[in-house]
Amino acid sequence: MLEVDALHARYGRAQILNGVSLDVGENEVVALLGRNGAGKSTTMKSVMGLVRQTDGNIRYDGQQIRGKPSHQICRTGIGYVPEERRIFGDLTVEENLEVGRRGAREDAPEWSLDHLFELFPNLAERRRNLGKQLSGGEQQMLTIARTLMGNPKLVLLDEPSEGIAPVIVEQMARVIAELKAEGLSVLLSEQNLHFARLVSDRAYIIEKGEMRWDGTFADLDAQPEISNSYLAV
Ligand SMILES: Nc1ncnc2c1ncn2[C@@H]1O[C@H](COP(=O)(O)OP(=O)(O)OP(=O)(O)O)[C@@H](O)[C@H]1O
Repeated sequence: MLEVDALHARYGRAQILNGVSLDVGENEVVALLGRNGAGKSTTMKSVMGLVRQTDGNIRYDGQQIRGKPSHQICRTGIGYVPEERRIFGDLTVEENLEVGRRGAREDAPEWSLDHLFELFPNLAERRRNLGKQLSGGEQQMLTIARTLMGNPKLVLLDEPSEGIAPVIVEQMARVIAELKAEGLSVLLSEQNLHFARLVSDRAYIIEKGEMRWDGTFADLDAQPEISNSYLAV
């Protein structure tokens, strides 16, 4: 459903991506692995139209989306959860969620507040708390929940396990499994191989803006030199 082909991207004069290709199929969870600075976030931002200087093709459901403005890309059914948590600190959890509400889509599940609170019981307990009163992990969950209020079909999660407590990491893994069970597709970027393995069907490895490897985690285990070369251990 998402096909990225020979993507090049730069910030000003700095060339960051040099021909990145990947695809995410219907109802798949795919990990984009790589060290700090490898180009994972830039790949996601390029898909979302947040990096404007790009080349190559980005197709979603067969339609070219490269070059389209971000709001139009969101409307096609792609939800994006950036690395930095963008919640509204002075709004309650419920109000934060309402901000993300968009119309229903034919091809994706529609999320109600009650359904989201089943998926995120911590947020249910804190529904009347202000965003700024939540822990980092809860804010991360709230950002994901708010994105789901847009009823996406594909969700891009930029380093969902980063900087959150181990117990919340487990909850995050459960949430991603639930998204798949609901029929969504997920592309997640990760440095944490353990977490990626828990939740993903297969993986790509990016380094210095180029795709170096792709396959299943069983393939990766059979080639330890790949993780040693391209991933933090
Ligand atoms: N706004 C920017 N302007 C210039 N260079 C940037 C900008 N954002 C990122 N870069 C550079 O682009 C490269 C890729 O960064 P990117 O954030 O995509 O990596 P990443 O794999 O997501 O790693 P991280 O986990 O650190 O986010 C890095 O060398 C980074 O310094």
